[in-house]
Amino acid sequence: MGTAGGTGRWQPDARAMLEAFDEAAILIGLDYVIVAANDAYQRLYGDAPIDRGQRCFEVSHHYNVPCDQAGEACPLRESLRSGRRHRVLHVHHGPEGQEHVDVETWPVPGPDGQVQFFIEVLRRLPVASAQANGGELTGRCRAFNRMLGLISRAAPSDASVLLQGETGTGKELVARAVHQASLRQEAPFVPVDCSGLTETLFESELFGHEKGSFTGAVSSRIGLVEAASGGTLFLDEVGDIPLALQVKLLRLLETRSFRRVGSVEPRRADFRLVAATHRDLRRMVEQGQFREDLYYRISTFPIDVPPLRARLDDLPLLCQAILRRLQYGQGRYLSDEALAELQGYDFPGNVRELRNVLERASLLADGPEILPEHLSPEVRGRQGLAVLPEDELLSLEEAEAHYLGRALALHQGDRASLARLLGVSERTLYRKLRRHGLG
Ligand SMILES: Nc1ncnc2c1ncn2[C@@H]1O[C@H](COP(=O)(O)OP(=O)(O)OP(=O)(O)O)[C@@H](O)[C@H]1O
Repeated sequence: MGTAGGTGRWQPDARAMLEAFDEAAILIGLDYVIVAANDAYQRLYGDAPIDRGQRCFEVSHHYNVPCDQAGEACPLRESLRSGRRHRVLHVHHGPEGQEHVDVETWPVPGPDGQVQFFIEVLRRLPVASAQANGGELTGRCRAFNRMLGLISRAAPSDASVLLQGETGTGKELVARAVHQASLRQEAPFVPVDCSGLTETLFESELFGHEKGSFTGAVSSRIGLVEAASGGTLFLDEVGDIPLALQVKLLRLLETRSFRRVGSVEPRRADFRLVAATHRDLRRMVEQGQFREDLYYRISTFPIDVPPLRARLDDLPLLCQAILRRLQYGQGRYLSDEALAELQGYDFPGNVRELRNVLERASLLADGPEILPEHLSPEVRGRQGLAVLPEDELLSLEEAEAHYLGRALALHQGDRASLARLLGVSERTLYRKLRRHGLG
């Protein structure tokens, strides 16, 4: 245990306060200096920061100004302002490089009632990676960290989590992260693809069956619900479950019990539910395609998984991480020009599409450097139309309209610079835009 340094000032009983936490915890002064740490902290980070009187932002971020002056949320400042505890997800320098940490701060008032210190509790989140050589769920931009903060809050509870996001955004990885960060991490994680479940399959797949309960049931088999016992059941594409089956799922969730097909014996279901969908379930409820009662059951804790275009700051890191994992990607890197092309693309297929683009590029590149010419035509915008198959050829007029629409969407600068890029005068550009109803 480091001791609170300084003289004359009021000193709280740091040891008693900090040892109340199982997680790493430190005591920080109003000047950001770390004055004490508990054993859990010292086991992880050593005692150098306390002995040297270092400030929290120097140790955790290698900044020389407080976080809020470096463009990040500072939980100490928030706690000071509100007088309450405050929680935020940060990327810190840890013993194994950069890592996600859930940071929680409490203001500690002195005898006069004024805040004099803060307790900061640090919970590492090894279920995601802030660097390219870590686990599969990679990211560190604002939108990603916001999502991770929600995962960290929801995971330890048994609340049903609903993951909402476009296809290919990594919903299954996020579901696994919720499981890994939960108290059920040692028990199984069982994914179920609901889009493939027909009415006849639903009950026997989920609940299992007894021998002889239907033609072909030559032996008894446990279902996925039983397989997930003690762990997490992940219902992927939950919006694809037909209405007739939704009531069966609701019954399972409400009674927490089920019967194997061909058996009268009720069994207890013990799982934590994580569901995912790329559909707008609320709309489906309004349109009568999804049961409202089931919607409320599964969406206790909704988490939005951001599309790739909302986390373009993560693109270089994601590319590095994905290339490392691809058979032909290792040792390869993107040229600045290729990265710029990717940054201008909107990735309707999200991270899965990025992965495919990089896989193809790795096969096409002869050397270690991936160049724009190795990227697929869709990504490269300008070349996109040149490779259309013959039966999809557009008239020149249509092609021009299509291309101009795309150029407008992608171009960051003003019209004058766009005209220069397209090799026409500004007047011509305006004329064309008007003609195609774009200007
Ligand atoms: N943050 C991420 N870091 C690294 N790889 C990712 C990330 N997100 C997704 N991927 C990769 O993208 C691919 C798609 O991920 P996943 O299958 O989890 O998406 P999904 O949202 O469940 O898709 P769908 O809705 O189509 O089922 C996988 O190869 C996954 O490894």
